[in-house]
Amino acid sequence: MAGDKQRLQGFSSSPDRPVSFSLEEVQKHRTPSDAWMIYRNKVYDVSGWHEHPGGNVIFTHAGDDFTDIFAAFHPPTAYAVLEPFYIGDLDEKSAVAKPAAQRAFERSYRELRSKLLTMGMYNSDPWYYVMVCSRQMALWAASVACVVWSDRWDVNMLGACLMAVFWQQCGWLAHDFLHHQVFKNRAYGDLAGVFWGNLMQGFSVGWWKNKHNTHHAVPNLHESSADAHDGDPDMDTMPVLAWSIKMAEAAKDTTVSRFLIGHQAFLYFPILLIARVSWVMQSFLFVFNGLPGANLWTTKGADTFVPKSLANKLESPALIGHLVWMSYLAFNLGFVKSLAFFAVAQCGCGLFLALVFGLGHNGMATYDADARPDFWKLQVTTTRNVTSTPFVDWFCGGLQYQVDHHLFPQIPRHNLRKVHTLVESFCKQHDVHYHEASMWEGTKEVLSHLSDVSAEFIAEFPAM
Ligand code: HEM
Repeated sequence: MAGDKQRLQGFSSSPDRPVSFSLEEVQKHRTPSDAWMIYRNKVYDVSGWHEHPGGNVIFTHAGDDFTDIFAAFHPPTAYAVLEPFYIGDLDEKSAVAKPAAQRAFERSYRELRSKLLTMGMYNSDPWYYVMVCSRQMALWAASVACVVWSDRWDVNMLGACLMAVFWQQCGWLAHDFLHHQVFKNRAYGDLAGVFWGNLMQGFSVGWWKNKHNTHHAVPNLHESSADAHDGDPDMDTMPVLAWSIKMAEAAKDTTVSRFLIGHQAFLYFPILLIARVSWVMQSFLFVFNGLPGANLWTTKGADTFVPKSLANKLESPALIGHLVWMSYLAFNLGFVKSLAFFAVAQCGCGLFLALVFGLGHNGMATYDADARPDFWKLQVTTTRNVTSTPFVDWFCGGLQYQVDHHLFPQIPRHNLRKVHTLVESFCKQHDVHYHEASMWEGTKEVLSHLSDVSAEFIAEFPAM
C-alpha cells in the first residue's frame, strides 16, 4: 500500500488545526495522478495509488464525494486504511451549497442501508450456493456427455446449447463470488471466482473486476476527460453501438462507422452474438499482457493493474486449463463438428449474457461524469429492473434486480427480492424514478433507444 504519510504531511500543519479545502479546490483533482476525494466532509489524497486493493476503480471518484460508493464496496476493515490519506477537511461554507432536502435524502438512504444490515440481508445462505454450484456442475457434465458419448449431430449440438447456457450461468455465479456476496473472507470469493470465471468460463477475474467494478461506480457516465478514469467501460461500445448522440459523433467522419451507427438497431443482435469471443480475447490479453495486441484491446487502466492476490497468480494456469478441457472436447468432435459446436456455444453464450447486460442499463439515463447526481439517483436512474418470473429469475441470475444490486452490490442474490420491495417504496417516497420492464418490453426499449440515437445522428451529422 502506498500509505505515503510523508507525501501527505505537507498539507496537515497540525492535527488540532486541520487544513480546510473548498469544494471547488477538491474538484480540480480529478485524474489518477492527481486525485482528491471527499468522505464525510474529510478530504483524502489518493493520487497515484494504483496499489489500492480494488484497483483503479478508486479514481472514478477523484474530485468527488466517495462516501456512499465506499460503503457499497468495502468491508468494515477498510475504514482503518483511510487515515493515511487524510489531508484536511472540506470547508463547511463551500459544502453548504447542498440543499437541506438533499442532505436529508442522503441521510435517509444511508439509514436504509443500515436497516438492511440489521435485517441480515448481507448474510448469504450457504445451501443456496451449494445448490447453484451443483446445478452448474450437472449442466457442464450433461454438455460434456453429449460430446463424449454420442456421434450424432443433434446430440452434439444439444451439448453446444447446454454449454452456452452453462457459460452464461457461470457468469452470474462468478459475479456473486467476486462481489463478495457469498464469503465474508474475500480470498475465498476470489478463488471461487477463478474457478467459475477463468477455468470454466474462460474470462479473467482481474480483467472482469477492473471493468465491472468501474462500471458499478459510474454506470452510464461519459468520462470527463481523456486523463480521467470516470467513464463507464460497459458503455464504451464504439465503434459499433452508440448509446447517446455524444458517443455517436465519433462515427461521423467514416463511411463504415456511419453505416454501423446508422443501422445499429438492426445490428444489435448480430453484435451480441460475438460478444463472448471479444470478452475471452480481452481476458487472455489482460492476463498474458505481453501478447501482441495486448495494448490495443483492453479496458482503460489495465496497464496499471497490480496483481497481488493468490487468485491473481492462479489466473493464467486457470485460463490455460480452460483451453485444455475445450481442446479435449474439440478432439472428440473432430474438425467440422467442433467448429459448429464452438460457434453455437460461443454465440449462444454471448447473446444470453449480453441480452441481460443490455436490459440492465442500455437506453436508460446517461450523464457526463462531472455533472452526475448523488450516488442513489445515479444508480437508480441509469438502471432498469426486469420483472421477475421463474424463468427470468433463473435466466438473469439475480440481475433482474439490477437496480437493487447496483445500490447494494454485496447483498446475495437470494435476498434481493426482499430488498427490492423496500428500495421501490423508498424511491416512491422520495420521488426518484424507478424503472422496471418485462424482458420483452425492456428489449424493445433498448432497440428503440438505439434507433432514436441513429435518427438523431443522421439528422445532426448528414453525409457530405
Ligand atoms: C482512500 C480511499 C480508499 C481506501 C483506503 C480503500 C481501501 C480498500 C481496501 C483496504 C480494500 C480491500 C478490502 C478487503 O478485501 O478486505 C479495498 C477494496 C476495494 N475497493 Fe477501496 N478504498 C478506497 C476507495 C475506494 C473507492 C472510491 C472505490 C470505488 C469507487 C473503491 C472500490 C473498491 C473495491 C471495488 C474493492 C474490492 C475489490 C475486490 O473485490 O477485489 N475503493 N479498498
